[in-house]
Amino acid sequence: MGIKISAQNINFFYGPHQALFDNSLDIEENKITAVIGPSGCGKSTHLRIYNRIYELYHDQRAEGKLLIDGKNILEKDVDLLKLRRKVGMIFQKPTPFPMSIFDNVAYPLKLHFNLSKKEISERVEEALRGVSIWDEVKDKLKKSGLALSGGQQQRLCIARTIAARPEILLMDEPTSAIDPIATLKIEDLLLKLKERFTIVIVTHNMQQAARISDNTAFFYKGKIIESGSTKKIFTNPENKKTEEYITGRFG
Ligand SMILES: Nc1ncnc2c1ncn2[C@@H]1O[C@H](COP(=O)(O)OP(=O)(O)OP(=O)(O)O)[C@@H](O)[C@H]1O
Repeated sequence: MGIKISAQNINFFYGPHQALFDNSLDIEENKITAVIGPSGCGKSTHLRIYNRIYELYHDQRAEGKLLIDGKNILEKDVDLLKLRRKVGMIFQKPTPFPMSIFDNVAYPLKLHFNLSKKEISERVEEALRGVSIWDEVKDKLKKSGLALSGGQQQRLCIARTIAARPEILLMDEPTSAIDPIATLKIEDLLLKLKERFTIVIVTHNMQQAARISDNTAFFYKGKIIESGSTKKIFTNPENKKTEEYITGRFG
């Protein structure tokens, strides 16, 4: 099995505050890796290193190595635009732009790629089909993306991200703001998408982690306490803290 991402001895700082300690984690290609742990343990911080989005804030810094396809993306000469195209990110709350459904998906394509109108239309359709929402929206592509339901909005945002053809999808609690039925639809979608993408998902929902992920990493106080196959972590964890968290004894 290929390793797509390898975090090696990562430390992370918000100004003087150290939030991550010596994080090492391998992420397998075309698998879903769940990142779990109690609030404030560093899950989002860890994810934000993979596309160097933290650099938008001048006082945040990472130390260590973060290999993607074997290349250390923390080095100075990395093309951040290329990196962020390769590593797409989906957030907790669906964030459609205040524009039509079509333009929500077409916008980043127009911005970053030199494509003809026809190619853009094709890519928009491909992305909307890819998130299983095409049939629901094909007759109202000119309507506002904001008029969709929460679950549909989140699928639209995933379509927008995959239209740019990334290789990695980072998802920070992508279903925490939507209802249980829409959540199950997104979970089905992720199982389909992993054939094409490597997916890393932060979740507070243990059932969700158990249902959809192949691998799991358990974070606690900025450290990765345990990682490995989800089956093993959930049925036979090595660390007592992992077991306590998974069985709901703290959170
Ligand atoms: N912008 C920031 N400035 C300073 N400290 C921060 C900032 N963002 C997060 N932290 C701190 O870093 C630590 C890790 O936070 P992070 O948001 O990564 O945790 P998390 O596990 O994702 O939490 P949650 O599950 O609540 O989203 C916490 O101690 C938090 O207070």
